[in-house]
Formats: sequence, structure tokens, C-alpha cells
Amino acid sequence: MTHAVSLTDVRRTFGTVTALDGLTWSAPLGRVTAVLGPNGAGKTTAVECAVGLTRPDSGTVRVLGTDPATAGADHRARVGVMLQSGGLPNGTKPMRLLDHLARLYADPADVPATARRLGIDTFAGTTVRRLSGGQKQRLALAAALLGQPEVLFLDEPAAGLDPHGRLDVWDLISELRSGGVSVVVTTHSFEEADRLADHLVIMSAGRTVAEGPVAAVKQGRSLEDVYFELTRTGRP
Ligand SMILES: Nc1ncnc2c1ncn2[C@@H]1O[C@H](COP(=O)(O)OP(=O)(O)OP(=O)(O)O)[C@@H](O)[C@H]1O
Repeated sequence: MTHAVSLTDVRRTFGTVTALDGLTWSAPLGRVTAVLGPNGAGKTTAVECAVGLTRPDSGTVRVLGTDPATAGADHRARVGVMLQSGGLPNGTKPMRLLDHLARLYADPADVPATARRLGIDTFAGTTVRRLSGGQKQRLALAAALLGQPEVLFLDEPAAGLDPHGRLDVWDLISELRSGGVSVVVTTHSFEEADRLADHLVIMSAGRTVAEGPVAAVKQGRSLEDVYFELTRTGRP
């Protein structure tokens, strides 16, 4: 197995909206894959299919060689996910939440160390409801790391973070890769993709319009130029 994640000819519709229209891409093992694409391109839907939150209408999804739609708890423990919506319970405090979540795993990460790494110790006494957007983001990222996943999906992990927070998250992702974790990051940031990614996927209207190692996709051009050329079709 050379791919941590592979989507092949995946189709997913919501009523009359076609979110994924024969989507095909894969994320190499032990590497950082950045998935870019305009709003509505289907990035979040692709991640939701990969983590088994939604089922494709057709096509094949494999994560660590397993179909996430039918996978059991053993498989799910190997996969971490941080979605944009967060879904954090409002009434609890950060450390309590992390302690609770850590108990769901057989071999959890060290909670105080994970919290310190993301600066959560500085707002540990504040209830989730009162946290800033960036603080919630850090907490959601910590929660995704607790199971020491082999594959980690991060949906816009640095969106809304201040410049220090962004650097912290980027350092963390680089460290995870050094530790052999396969990371899939959806992002709107060319800087983030340029700094972090080994492998690039550019999506548009539910399809892949470019995919490959960063240098192969860019071919000596800026990522921004390549992106606009491939995704501006139909725009004024
Ligand atoms: N549960 C749903 N019900 C109806 N439509 C949906 C649902 N989920 C996604 N869609 C639609 O599918 C399309 C793809 O959405 P998706 O959130 O996957 O895009 P995205 O690339 O992640 O966008 P963004 O960059 O804005 O986060 C959009 O048109 C969206 O409105």
C-alpha cells in the first residue's frame, strides 16, 4: 500500500447539487497532501467520505486500505479528523473535554503535552462557549490528535488563527509528518500549501483538475498562477 487515502471515481449528490462528480485523487503514505479548490468545490464532502461521515453514491474510497463506510472501531482509531464545523460541546472546559476524549482510545496521546503544544493551557479555565474562534480551532486540532492517528484529515486547520497560531499549526503538521503520519489538509492558503505539502490536489466543481507532487503540479510557476488558470473557468 503506497497510499494512505484513495478516492476513485467518487460521486456524491445532495438533491440536485452534485458535490463530487467522479472525483479521483490519492494521498501518499507518510506525506502531507494539500487539497485546494474554490468554495463549493467539494473538499469537505471528499473528507467526509474519507472518514465515513457520508457515503458516496458511487465510486471507491479507501483509507489505509479499508472502506471507511463499513470500517469498524479499530480502523476509526487509526484516523483523526478535524472538520470546519468543530462540533465541540459548549458547556465543558478544554482540559476536561480532552481528558474525556482521551479515555475513548486504547493508547491516547499525552493530554497535558498535547494541550501545551497547542497553547490550550493558557485558556484551560474558559468554557468552550466563551473561547475565541482561534482557540476553538486549537482545541479541535488537539482533539483530532488524541488518538495518535496514522492518517489525519484537517479541514482548513489554520483558518482564523493569528500568525503565531498558524506557525504553530504548520510546525505541528511538519512534526507529524516526520513521525510518519499521513496528513490531508484542505486549505484556501497558497502559502500553507507551499510550505507544507509534498503532494497537491486541486479540485473544481467536484472533480480533480490537477494532482501530483508539488513540483510536477507547479512546473516552475507559482501555485497561485496554476490554481487560477485551472479553476477560473466559467467565472467573469
Ligand atoms: N449536507 C449537504 N446538503 C446539501 N448540500 C450540501 C451538503 N454538503 C455539501 N453540500 C453542497 O455540496 C457542494 C460542495 O460542498 P463542500 O462543503 O464539500 O465544498 P468545499 O470545497 O469544502 O467548500 P468550502 O471551501 O466553502 O469549504 C456545495 O455546493 C454544498 O452546498
